[in-house]
Amino acid sequence: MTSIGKYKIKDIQKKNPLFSAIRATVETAFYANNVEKIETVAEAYALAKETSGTIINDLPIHEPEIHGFPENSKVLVFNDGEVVGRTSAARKIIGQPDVDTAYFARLVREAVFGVSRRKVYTTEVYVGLNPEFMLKSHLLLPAAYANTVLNYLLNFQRETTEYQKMYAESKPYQTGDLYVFGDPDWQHPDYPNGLALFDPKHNVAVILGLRYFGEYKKATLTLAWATAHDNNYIACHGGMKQYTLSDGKKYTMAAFGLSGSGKSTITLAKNDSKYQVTVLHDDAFIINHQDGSTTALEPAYFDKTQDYPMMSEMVKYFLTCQNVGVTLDEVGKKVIVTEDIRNGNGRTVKSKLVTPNRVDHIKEKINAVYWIMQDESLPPVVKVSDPNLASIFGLTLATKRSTAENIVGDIDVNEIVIEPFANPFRSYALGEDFTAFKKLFEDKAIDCYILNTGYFNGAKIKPHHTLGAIEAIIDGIGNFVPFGPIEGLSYLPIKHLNPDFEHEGYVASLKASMTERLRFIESKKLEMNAYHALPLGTEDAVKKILAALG
Ligand SMILES: Nc1ncnc2c1ncn2[C@@H]1O[C@H](COP(=O)(O)OP(=O)(O)O)[C@@H](O)[C@H]1O
Ligand SMILES: C=C(OP(=O)(O)O)C(=O)O
Repeated sequence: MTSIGKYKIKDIQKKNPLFSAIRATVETAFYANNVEKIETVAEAYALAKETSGTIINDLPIHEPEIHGFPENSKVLVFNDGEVVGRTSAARKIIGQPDVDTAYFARLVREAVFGVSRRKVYTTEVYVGLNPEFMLKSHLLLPAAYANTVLNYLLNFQRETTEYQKMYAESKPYQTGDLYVFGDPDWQHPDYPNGLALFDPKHNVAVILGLRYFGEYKKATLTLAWATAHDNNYIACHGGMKQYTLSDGKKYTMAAFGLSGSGKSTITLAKNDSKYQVTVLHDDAFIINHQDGSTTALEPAYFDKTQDYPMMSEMVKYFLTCQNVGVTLDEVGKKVIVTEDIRNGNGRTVKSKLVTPNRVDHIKEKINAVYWIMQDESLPPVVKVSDPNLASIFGLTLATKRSTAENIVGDIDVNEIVIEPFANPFRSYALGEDFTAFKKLFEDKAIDCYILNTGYFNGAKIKPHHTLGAIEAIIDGIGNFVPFGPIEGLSYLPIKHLNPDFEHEGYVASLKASMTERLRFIESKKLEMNAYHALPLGTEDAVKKILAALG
């Protein structure tokens, strides 16, 4: 019975904390007579095929019946227009300082009215793939966006008999079902870049003026992660996989990175290693604080198509595509043009069949956390031995924006940004995540590494460097040496990619990057009435590194 979708009559009252103005407005829209409910992938596929603007490719869906597609189904392409990534700047979170709930409640009422004369589709899915954590989520979109509804049913868990049974027997949570309302055609002079509004305490998201499927996926995860956080889980924007070593022991690793920084590349890499590799997911999971186990939230992979030309063996696993080109092959069949030739951040909803050893839950606690950064002052792999520093480097994860994001305003995409725990989807105070990760490192004795997947010494750190280094660590042949004078840090020497502490310029760049981290922590005391303020010890730890650097 997991999240709450139905109420006893006596519980339908103002005092019930599950209700709010925005939730009542959004849920009500799902019952209007302009709504058609899409129950299955087959229905969504049939409607998406008929939707204006859809391109029906000649690429067949591999094992269509496993995903609920009719026989002979083809990969559908639907492209978004100018914006092909997620718009972080559009996010507003009810409950945070300076977010006026009454104002947004009015705005949502108008947005809901705005779809009332158009036909809309709704659908339902499960978020969370283990009886320990499953929530129900409801999506509403105008009929012109049937492709997004199809993507939602494929990306999250559709209601098969097996999952209905699992859900019925799953752990109950005192939280309402998730409701996600979208109107990509919405326009408002005050929100030229759209609005992604969250009422996380009432499990509602309202996505307006935004077409990119990642908005709907990440909005749903935002709510699920917040619920997980409130129920003693750690919310993780990362990939996780498990190796079975020659002696039968397991090595479970999680790689946390901002959108487009390498989570999927690291997690889903076709592995020629001697070990058997099991994949949990490449984007989203939650860790149980109590026993250290991990649960995946989605079955499929919403991945970039940048690395997959038509010849790639990955193409076989594409279920749908977004923001890619289409052309004709030599016999005149419609096929896709990937590798971001058309535009940045081409995407596919990729079948979980791409990972034959896929699991949805890992009982064993993780052995290592890898923070994916793009901080040019750090060599390809740095080991962090101290649990406090491990959480501080997660807190001050320094990375770069990628084409997965729609950058609004005068922001240089090459500029380093600090994105704590690589999670821009947090809807609660940052200090809570810091404490959660710190406790995880302390209690569960987890190793921590930083992976720089960007540039070092002016040279690009390539996927083979990163993947090779991870293999070396697993094989136990990674010979780490002290990272200059910094206590608690060491690095893995890699030809042409080693730091030179004798070089003044290098030390200066490292100091600059640590100073950025210190500034970030200090700034949290001043912004948003100190909503995201961090414990004093965090500043002191970075100051100690700076002092060591002289
Ligand atoms: N060292 C590296 N490690 C991982 N990915 C890298 C590296 N260097 C370049 N890349 C490229 O960066 C992109 C990362 O995309 P992806 O793995 O889909 O990111 P995410 O899953 O975090 O959104 C891929 O195109 C990958 O080939
Ligand atoms: C889909 C997204 O994320 P990722 O690149 O992490 O898959 C996104 O943030 O829009």
